[in-house]
Amino acid sequence: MELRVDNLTIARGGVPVLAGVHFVLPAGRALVLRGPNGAGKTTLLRTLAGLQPALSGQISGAGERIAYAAHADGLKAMLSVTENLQFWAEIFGTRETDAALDAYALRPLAERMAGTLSAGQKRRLGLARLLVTGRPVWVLDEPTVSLDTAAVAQFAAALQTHLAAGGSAVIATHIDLGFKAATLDIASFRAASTLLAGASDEAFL
Ligand SMILES: Nc1ncnc2c1ncn2[C@@H]1O[C@H](COP(=O)(O)OP(=O)(O)OP(=O)(O)O)[C@@H](O)[C@H]1O
Repeated sequence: MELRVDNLTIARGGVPVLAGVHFVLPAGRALVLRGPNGAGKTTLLRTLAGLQPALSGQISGAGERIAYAAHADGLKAMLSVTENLQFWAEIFGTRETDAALDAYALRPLAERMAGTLSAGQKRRLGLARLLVTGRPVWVLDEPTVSLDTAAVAQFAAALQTHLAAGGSAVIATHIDLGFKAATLDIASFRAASTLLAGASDEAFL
């Protein structure tokens, strides 16, 4: 099943940021969102993930099919790495955590409390979480932030395995992930009025 976005208008702080966004993402493919700081990548990803409503337009093939990984890793600081993965496996109704531990070389850290991990280690655990969701559409906001070269390669490998298994991914990133993917320059969908002076969605600050 494809993810389809038609004529989407989205806002931050009630002010339109992007208008007329459209794309189709087939199973097995990744789409990389490009655009300068503040262009609206995070806002688009949050909308795809159902965290905020669009002002208008349609999204199909999202909902329960989405696994979202944002800047905040959403880790349970007082649970170990293994317990975090088990927690999410239970939430998403899956069982398998071994593959997630292995994909991001987390076994040496398996018993460590998540709150004691370094920034890059936390990010690896946050990305490993995607593997226990069992969800086909990954929506990823700057997934490689804090990752070293080896961990970026782990992420690229996990992503390619996901795509080969029929999954898909929408990814906002400023770096080259090292493999071929379609790109969407969201600057071309800039809304006419993006003057955000004074606007805020304080609920998300
Ligand atoms: N909580 C908020 N309230 C109001 N406006 C916001 C809020 N968060 C972001 N914005 C504004 O919305 C616009 C889009 O921001 P967004 O975070 O989607 O951009 P981005 O493309 O992800 O940027 P970056 O590359 O810097 O992460 C920007 O002008 C930003 O200043």
